[in-house]
Amino acid sequence: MSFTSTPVVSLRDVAIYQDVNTILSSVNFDITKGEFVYLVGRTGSGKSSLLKTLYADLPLLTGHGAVADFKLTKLPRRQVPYLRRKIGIIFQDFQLLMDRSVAENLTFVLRATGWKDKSKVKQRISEVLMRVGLDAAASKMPHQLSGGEQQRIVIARALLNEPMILFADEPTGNLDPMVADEIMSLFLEINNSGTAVLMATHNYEIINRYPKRVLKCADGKVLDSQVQEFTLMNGF
Ligand SMILES: Nc1ncnc2c1ncn2[C@@H]1O[C@H](COP(=O)(O)OP(=O)(O)OP(=O)(O)O)[C@@H](O)[C@H]1O
Repeated sequence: MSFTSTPVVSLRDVAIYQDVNTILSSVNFDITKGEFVYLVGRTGSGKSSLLKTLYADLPLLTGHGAVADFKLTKLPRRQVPYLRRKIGIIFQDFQLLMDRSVAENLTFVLRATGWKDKSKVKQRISEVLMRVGLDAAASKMPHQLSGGEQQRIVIARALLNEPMILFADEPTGNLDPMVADEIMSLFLEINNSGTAVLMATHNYEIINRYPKRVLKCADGKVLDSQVQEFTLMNGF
């Protein structure tokens, strides 16, 4: 019997582009099921571009890549929604629909991903809100919530379809340090229950407090703390 399982993310000799510009090249790494990985690098080093390629917002044109059992190379557009159901995406700017309640924001995503049964929708919403500690917030409007609470709703939204991995692009960037720490604890809790996390961050304090594997974008390459030592100083 084999105990090895397919990685959630696997990149081989991948290049990442923005238009005609090569942002990163010779990218090779795997992320295994349930792993927590930081993604660091100076502003403009390619973190967001890498994440966008992983969630198929940018096409994978060079090399081989797979995420949640979907091959990214030549991924047909119609497959993208199916890939997105297996992953959760969390941005720094919350991207909640501000004119809809929390429950309506979450219902919107469930409907868009094929949930039809009203009682199941209601139950799933209450489960994810409970998970992020905001079970009383369903009927609130986003503007009635603090920044940290809004970020929790975004995390709840990302959890709706029980993703294999969360891609988070600076999820604590706009939050004050104490709230950022609470959000980080929530990510760790989610990770402990089996969801892999790839988190882009500039938050050196958080990395120090919760040391994990680090991928670093630098000079057009991705360094991997599992493969080589590198410094996290100098603005990453
Ligand atoms: N939509 C775009 N079109 C063209 N070039 C882009 C686009 N988005 C980003 N770039 C360029 O790609 C490079 C990498 O940017 P990217 O946003 O991936 O970096 P980052 O490491 O995420 O930066 P930050 O920490 O500031 O978010 C930069 O040179 C940037 O100017």
